[in-house]
Amino acid sequence: MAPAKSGHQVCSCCGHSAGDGCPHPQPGQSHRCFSTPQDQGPGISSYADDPTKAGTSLKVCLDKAMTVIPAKQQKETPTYLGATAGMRLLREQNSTKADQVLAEVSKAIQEYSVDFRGARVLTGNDEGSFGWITVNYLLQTLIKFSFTGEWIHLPAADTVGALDLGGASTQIAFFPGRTIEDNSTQALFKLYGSNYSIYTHSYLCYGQNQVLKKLIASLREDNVTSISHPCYPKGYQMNITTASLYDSPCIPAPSTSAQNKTLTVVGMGMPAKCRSAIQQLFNFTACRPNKTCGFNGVYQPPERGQFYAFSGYYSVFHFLNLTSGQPLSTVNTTIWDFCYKNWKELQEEFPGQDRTYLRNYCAAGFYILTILMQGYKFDNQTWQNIHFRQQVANTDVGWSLGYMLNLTNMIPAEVPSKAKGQKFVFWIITMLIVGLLLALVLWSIVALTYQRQFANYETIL
Ligand SMILES: Nc1ncnc2c1ncn2[C@@H]1O[C@H](COP(=O)(O)OP(=O)(O)OP(=O)(O)O)[C@@H](O)[C@H]1O
Repeated sequence: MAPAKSGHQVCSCCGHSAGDGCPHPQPGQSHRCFSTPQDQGPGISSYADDPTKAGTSLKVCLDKAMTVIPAKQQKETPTYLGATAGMRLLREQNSTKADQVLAEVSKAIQEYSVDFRGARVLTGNDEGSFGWITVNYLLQTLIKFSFTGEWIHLPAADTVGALDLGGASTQIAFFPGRTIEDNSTQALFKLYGSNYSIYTHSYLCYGQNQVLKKLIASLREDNVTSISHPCYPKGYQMNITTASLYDSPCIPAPSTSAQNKTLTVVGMGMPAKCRSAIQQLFNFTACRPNKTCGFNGVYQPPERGQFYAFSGYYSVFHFLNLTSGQPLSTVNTTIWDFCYKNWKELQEEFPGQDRTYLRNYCAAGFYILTILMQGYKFDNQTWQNIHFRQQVANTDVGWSLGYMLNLTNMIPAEVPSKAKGQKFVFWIITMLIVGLLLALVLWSIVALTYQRQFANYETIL
């Protein structure tokens, strides 16, 4: 990712210059507008069929965003559009279509009275790095304001790692505290005067939606139109066309499936089989000699420190009531028990729940366990270092806030030497306290002297 630029930029939170005491713009100033199709089925490919749809659905969320921004500030509100893995996949598949989608959304934004500063597709490493910046910015683990009115740096080792599970890709980013042996997984940036060397990797096609499709494709047997799905609940059945199953570069179509067919997927509710089918989607053994790896042969230094897991990680674990630091054994049994429930039971127990999510939670739960434990190599002990969160400091965690902070230079590259305003307040308060103490001492002396004189006068009388 591009390093934060140094210099003297205006910091929009308070009107001070960024190098001079405005290092923490108010969190919550970024508004993330989702424009991914929510049906989890065709995903971004439905925009590829008709790019104008992207503009239309963006307008729905922009309308919402405009209700949050005060009318007076709309014109000067910096507005960026960042696209992630869904668009990376579409670009891989058809770059012209991807450009058309970007053009449509840019056109849609320009109809609004905001300061639109461009649309772009983020790289996987950008997505991971911006998530890391967001979470550490919100937790204030980069610098803190000391009692004496100075901004002090916190050790990079105090920063937390970021785990983001999207629909099409998933990211890991953390400060490894050692040399990063593969440059393609390193993000270097300068924040508040400190240099950070962060490990980050984005696994394309390992986002929740793509993995769950990959799972269905892996369960399909040649020339059979029925698929037994061990992760779907017993009693659940659905039809899916081969065209929609193989609509992304993540799931290559077998050479035999030339024409579009309808497949019937039948739920089995078999947790042991489900877990093992999910494990088959990874390669845990490929790794270069003398290197440590995540999965699929991707270099990864050993994970270190605390981690915040958000987006899909949080959504799934929140539904399963597993976001309160439950031990690994509880997590395992909860997912296992959930997978045994049949479709009728599930619908009765969770009547208002979206049916697609409900059907997926068993597979998603095992997927999360597999990627964290066998993929990223967390173990029984380090499991406790993972915090499943949607928000920090009342603000949603994700790449978008970090992206906005970076593009608007709201995190200065140089540390604010002195927070003049705050330091002035600190000295005023100190002087007031000293003054009050002096007054108290003086008053005590005067009172004592008078008391003695009065006592002497009484004795003489
Ligand atoms: N209530 C929920 N229950 C379960 N899963 C959910 C819920 N809400 C969202 N998700 C899933 O969480 C995942 C993350 O969604 P998000 O919008 O962050 O991803 P994205 O922007 O599509 O990611 P990518 O970077 O892969 O493009 C998606 O797979 C989405 O379907």
